[in-house]
Amino acid sequence: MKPLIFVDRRLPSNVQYYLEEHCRVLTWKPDEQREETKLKEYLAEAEGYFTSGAMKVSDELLNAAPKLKVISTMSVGYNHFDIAAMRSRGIIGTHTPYVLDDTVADLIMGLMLTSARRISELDRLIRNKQWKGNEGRKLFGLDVHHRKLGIIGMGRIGEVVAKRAKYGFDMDISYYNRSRKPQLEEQLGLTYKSLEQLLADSDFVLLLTPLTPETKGLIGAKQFSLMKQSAIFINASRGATIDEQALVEALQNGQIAGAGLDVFIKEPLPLEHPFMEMEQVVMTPHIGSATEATRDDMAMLAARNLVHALLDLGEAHIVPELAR
Ligand SMILES: NC(=O)C1=CN([C@@H]2O[C@H](COP(=O)(O)OP(=O)(O)OC[C@H]3O[C@@H](n4cnc5c(N)ncnc54)[C@H](OP(=O)(O)O)[C@@H]3O)[C@@H](O)[C@H]2O)C=CC1
Ligand SMILES: O=CC(=O)O
Repeated sequence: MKPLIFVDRRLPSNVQYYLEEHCRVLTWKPDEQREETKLKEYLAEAEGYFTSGAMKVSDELLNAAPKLKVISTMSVGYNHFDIAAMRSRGIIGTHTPYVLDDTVADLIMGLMLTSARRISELDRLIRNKQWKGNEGRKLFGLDVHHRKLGIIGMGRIGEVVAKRAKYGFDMDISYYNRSRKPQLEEQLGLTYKSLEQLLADSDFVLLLTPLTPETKGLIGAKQFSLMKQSAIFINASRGATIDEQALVEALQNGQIAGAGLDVFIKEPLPLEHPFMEMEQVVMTPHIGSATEATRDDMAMLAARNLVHALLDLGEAHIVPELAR
């Protein structure tokens, strides 16, 4: 008999069809409350779980899912996995690297340009009927081309951003990473720096590490205080890799000039959050990989990962901490 799986999101029809070819597929009913108690009921008999990452895969959730063998997340980040709980039960975890790199890198360049050239703020100015004539320097921004970009977390996406920054904008790029990348340094002319040196030197600081116990709160008050007053900070990793309150204060005190943020500690961002009132903050609602083509590719890759790992039909992108 085909294995039973639970899918927590609507999928493109070709992906749904592929899954149904290999599995019996359960999913939320229309208008059903998507809450943990209900999820536990669905997972009680399931051997596979296709998740968009909206709910944490906790030890408690896994207690309610005794037959689970594979969890496939439709994301490259997997900080919602309780790795120890999955490992102790022998559950395989898969994710979707590579297919989204270019799309996320495009958004990051967009955040850099929008912050530096104040595109959202100036768009609001026009819509608010405040464009009166030649406003002069009041509306000026900062250049991106030829400036110094510091990338924290030089992995798959970091490399693709570095290529855009080098070949598109002729930027001077440095990076800080867990491990050195000598080949990439040579290929793209990158300079490796300590975190402190990178923060002190860069016009744009881009944070792109995964969220792990080591990177939680990696950028806080001390790190913002090392940055240039003219610097722009971009976060596309996860909200909790920074101390958000420290960023609010660094912006309010003029310690740094601006921020471009795609990720937040609490998503959706609470309506009363100070960022809401800050003109120098550009925000997008965690949509780094959100184009139709890339999301469709991610859905198919996540489906393949699930089927391959569950039925031993071929390769799957198992998350490094759970790879045998
Ligand atoms: N905003 C969005 O929509 C999206 C956000 N993301 C986020 O971006 C992250 C990165 O994705 P991707 O580039 O594919 O991942 P990779 O694993 O390829 O790259 C992550 C990099 O971070 C480095 N790193 C890990 N821990 C540390 C540390 N403690 N100190 C310094 N460097 C560290 C790794 O070093 P090493 O080379 O030694 O392993 C690696 O080079 C994802 O985990 C996710 O959180 C991803 C996609 C979309
Ligand atoms: O944040 C998105 C991801 O794929 O990770």
